Amino acid sequence: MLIRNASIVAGGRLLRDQNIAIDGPRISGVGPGIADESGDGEVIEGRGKLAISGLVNAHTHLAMTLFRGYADDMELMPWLSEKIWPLEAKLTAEDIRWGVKLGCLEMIRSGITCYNDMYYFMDEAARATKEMGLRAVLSGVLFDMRPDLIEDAEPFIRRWKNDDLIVPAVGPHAVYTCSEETLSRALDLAEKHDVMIHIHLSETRSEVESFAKNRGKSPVEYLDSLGFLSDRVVAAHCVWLSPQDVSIIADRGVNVAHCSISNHKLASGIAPLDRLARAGARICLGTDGASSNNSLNLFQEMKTTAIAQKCAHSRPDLFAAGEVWRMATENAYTAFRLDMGLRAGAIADLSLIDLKKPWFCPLADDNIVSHLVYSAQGGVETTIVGGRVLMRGGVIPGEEEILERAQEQFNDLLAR
Ligand SMILES: C[C@H]1O[C@@H](n2cnc3c(N)ncnc32)[C@H](O)[C@@H]1O
Ligand SMILES: [Zn+2]
Repeated sequence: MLIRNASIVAGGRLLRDQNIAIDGPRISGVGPGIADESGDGEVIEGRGKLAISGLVNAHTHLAMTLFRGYADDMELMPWLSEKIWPLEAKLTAEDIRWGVKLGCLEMIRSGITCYNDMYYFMDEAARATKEMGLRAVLSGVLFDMRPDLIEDAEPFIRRWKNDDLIVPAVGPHAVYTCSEETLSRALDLAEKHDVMIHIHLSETRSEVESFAKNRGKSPVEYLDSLGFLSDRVVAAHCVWLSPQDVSIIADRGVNVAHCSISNHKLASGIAPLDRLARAGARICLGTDGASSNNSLNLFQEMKTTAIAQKCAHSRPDLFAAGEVWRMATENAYTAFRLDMGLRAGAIADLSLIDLKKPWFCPLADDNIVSHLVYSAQGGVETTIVGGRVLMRGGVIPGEEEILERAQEQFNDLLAR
């Protein structure tokens, strides 16, 4: 496959008239005049389009797209315990199937090619994701209250370990829902199978304060004392961190999945990204579930991340567009060990964005990253994962049926 005469971003600047050759699941060449050697004869016209390497959603619960708009305007703990958990107790595999497919539609439409999820019925989530063609790091959530889920964590890893699109991981929910024994089992499993660990960490003030009152340390210090923290951990939220917590996270190489919009909507707080960044921590961006966001769109996350940090510190120079762009791309590629980028040899996970939109005008060689972070409102029209075209010219095959089925599944769930 050849994408012909597209623009790309290189070193923060717009580079025009580039060909991108894709052979099987990988990019075989990028540059002016590069030829297609795959022999499939497929050509995508890239003139007037920007090719970007895929965005990575570092924290979500994709099937929660079925709960979009179901429980707004609440704080985390009442939101979970009064609204979300009772509804989740009724979930079936069929709900997950259509919730995940709906979520995939939205992510394909916004240039996300890989997502990191922790939820229920993850075999179904994996199958639905593969049918949609996206890449995902998936973990079944672990809670003390559900020993059955803990028992399936290792079989789940074994079932998906060698898949081309699904990367299995372990997902202990949080320190307030998992005992030390559950956390240790999760850690042992992750080390045994060399997979990642996905956990919620220090999201709300009350979570951190009550933990400190009962245990005499912060959740971060506690996890570190268990030997839990390393670069195989993706810690979602990380809003309420002491200076000591920040150094532990940075020193251990923990990957922070910052969820700007969810943190704002649940009024959890503004994460200390400036301190994390100064300490050298790796920061990625996540949407969280669509019921606390309520979108699955990293363009929105990039903008809110940048402007919230600027405002919180009265420092408009903090978190410039390039730094935030890296969070949605390079930082996540490193965190999730993805061989990605617009270069020969990398996996062919990318999108084409229509530059002929008001929010990309005026365009100069050096303002493209600014437009992507501060101004873009869509225009993703082609998304490719592992060399397979998932959306072409704005069309995703089967979209209408997915919208209908997701609607029916939501109606059914509420009536259950
Ligand atoms: C995987 C589990 O995590 C819950 N969940 C969804 N959003 C959040 C959040 N912001 N913080 C903690 N837990 C959350 C889901 O509702 C599910 O029960
Ligand atoms: Zn979450």
